[in-house]
Amino acid sequence: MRQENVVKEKRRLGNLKKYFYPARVVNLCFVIVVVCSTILTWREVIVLEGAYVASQRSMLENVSNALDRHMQVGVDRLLFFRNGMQSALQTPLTLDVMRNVQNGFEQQRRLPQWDIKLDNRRTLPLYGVSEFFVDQSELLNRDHPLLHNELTAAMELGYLFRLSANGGMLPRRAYYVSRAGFFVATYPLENNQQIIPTYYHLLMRPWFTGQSEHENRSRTVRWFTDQADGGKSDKGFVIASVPLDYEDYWFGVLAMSFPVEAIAQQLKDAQEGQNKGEYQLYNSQFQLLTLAPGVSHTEPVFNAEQHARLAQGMAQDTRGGLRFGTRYVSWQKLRHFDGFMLRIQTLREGLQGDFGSISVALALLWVLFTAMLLFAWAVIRRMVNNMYSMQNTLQWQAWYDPLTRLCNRGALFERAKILTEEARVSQQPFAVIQIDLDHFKNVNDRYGHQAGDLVLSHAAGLISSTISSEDVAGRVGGEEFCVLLPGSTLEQAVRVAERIRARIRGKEILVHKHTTIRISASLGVSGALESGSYDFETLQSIADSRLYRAKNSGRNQVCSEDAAPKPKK
Ligand SMILES: Nc1nc2c(ncn2[C@@H]2O[C@H](COP(=O)(O)OP(=O)(O)OP(=O)(O)O)[C@@H](O)[C@H]2O)c(=O)[nH]1
Repeated sequence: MRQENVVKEKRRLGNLKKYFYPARVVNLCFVIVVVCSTILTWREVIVLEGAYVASQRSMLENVSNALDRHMQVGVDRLLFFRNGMQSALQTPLTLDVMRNVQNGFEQQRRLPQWDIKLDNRRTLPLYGVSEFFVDQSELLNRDHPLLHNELTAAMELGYLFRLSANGGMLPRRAYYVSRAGFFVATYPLENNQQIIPTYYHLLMRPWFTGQSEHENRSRTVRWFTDQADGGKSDKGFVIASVPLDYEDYWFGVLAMSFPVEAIAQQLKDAQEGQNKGEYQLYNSQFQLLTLAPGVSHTEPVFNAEQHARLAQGMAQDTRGGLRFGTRYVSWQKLRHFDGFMLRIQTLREGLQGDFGSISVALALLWVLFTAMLLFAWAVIRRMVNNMYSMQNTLQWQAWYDPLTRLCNRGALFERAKILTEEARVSQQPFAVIQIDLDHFKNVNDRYGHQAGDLVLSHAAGLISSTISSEDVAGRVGGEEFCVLLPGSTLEQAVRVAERIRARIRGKEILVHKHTTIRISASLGVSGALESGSYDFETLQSIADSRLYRAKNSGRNQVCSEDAAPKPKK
């Protein structure tokens, strides 16, 4: 049983050896190292990318917040003016000057166009249109009982506008446009001929029409973009407007317009403070409002597919980022303006920053490491291959006879032990053939030692080409051979021995240029079943004694029994 386990263990080790071929192990180790280093580098790249995205967003957030603060100031002022007008509607100033305003209006209200100017250095003029004009539009109405209060409130607003404009606290344009056919604006008209077209123009603006009770149910500040002054992205206005309501009646609209050029300048300032990248402002319909001055795009900033992806991203999230080829685009929705800020950074710009240099260094390190690893792999593999082939040669030399290329005596005995044990365990037949060349000394003596070697190698070749792949042949002495035949009975082994004998006898061997010789061999055969022993040394000794019987009986014959064999011709 113990022997059986030893045999199994040897086989298992043999199979494992096949898988752990040294070159394969070296390859595997290097592949593992390359994969691990690549995974680690990749992880670093992912961490870096995360940090890069965070930095892009943080830069965008700073600029957006600054713009938002700017917008918030505008909204606060607008609400302050509205509250002021509502107070004035409720409790108008009872000054003579205000009564003059009301009287002036009553005198002129039917004129096609009119103005009421007080001290232009302290307040702004009121510009108005005729009763007839007002009657033409359903949007307009001059019949509200608080009309006079509205007029004086507008005059007070003109005072506040003037005050704020002088203090630099107002954008270039601010308006109050009344539904009663008049307006106040922070910019003066060149002449009265402009009153009707200007009023009409203001009435048509989306920031006015969009403040009706129907359009703006929440009655809060709304943001609009207006390209009316130019039509180019850097010439329009961003406008905040709020309706003036009092006692559930919509009197008119207060508005402030911020020229996008001013916003663009802000973007440019932000851009200069940070590392490379471009800022853009879009409205809620994803129309480009402005770029930083000095930036120009000959082609559209985004193609249709990129545009659609960005629009989708913006609809889903108030902030985010997308990579388009070599550009990274991050966006953030503004809190006080119905639009988005975009930051675009190209790969080249990114590489010039800190993250770029770290990424380049990381990539170079990885390339260097991998190149060194490949070099080490080539050297080690070569060394291992050399060592392995040297080891194989030594191993082969330890197990095989170099002249005949058959197993040497030691190896044959080792194999014999294993094979006889396997045969014993499985109770299979097992046979041994002992072979000795006849009068070999004469060959050496007549034709020389080299010719003798040649004959030995020919005889070995004939033996190994006659036996099956299961059988094992070995050189056990000078001109003596032994064949192990696992699974063969004595009769089968005798047939094999007979074939060997016949082939050796039949072969004409060229020993010199013009000299050929024929040799013969005597063979003794033994079988495990017949002799009742699986012990190799016993079987070999029986075969050996039968071989000598064959020799003594005239050579060139096979002997498989202990009685004297018949001679062959
Ligand atoms: N050329 C050569 N000769 C060898 C080698 N090994 C042994 N011999 C020779 O083989 C011969 C063996 O001779 P013997 O044992 O007398 O037997 P024999 O001449 O074959 O005669 P029988 O066996 O009785 O037929 C010796 O002369 C050895 O020198 C070898 O490797 N090469």
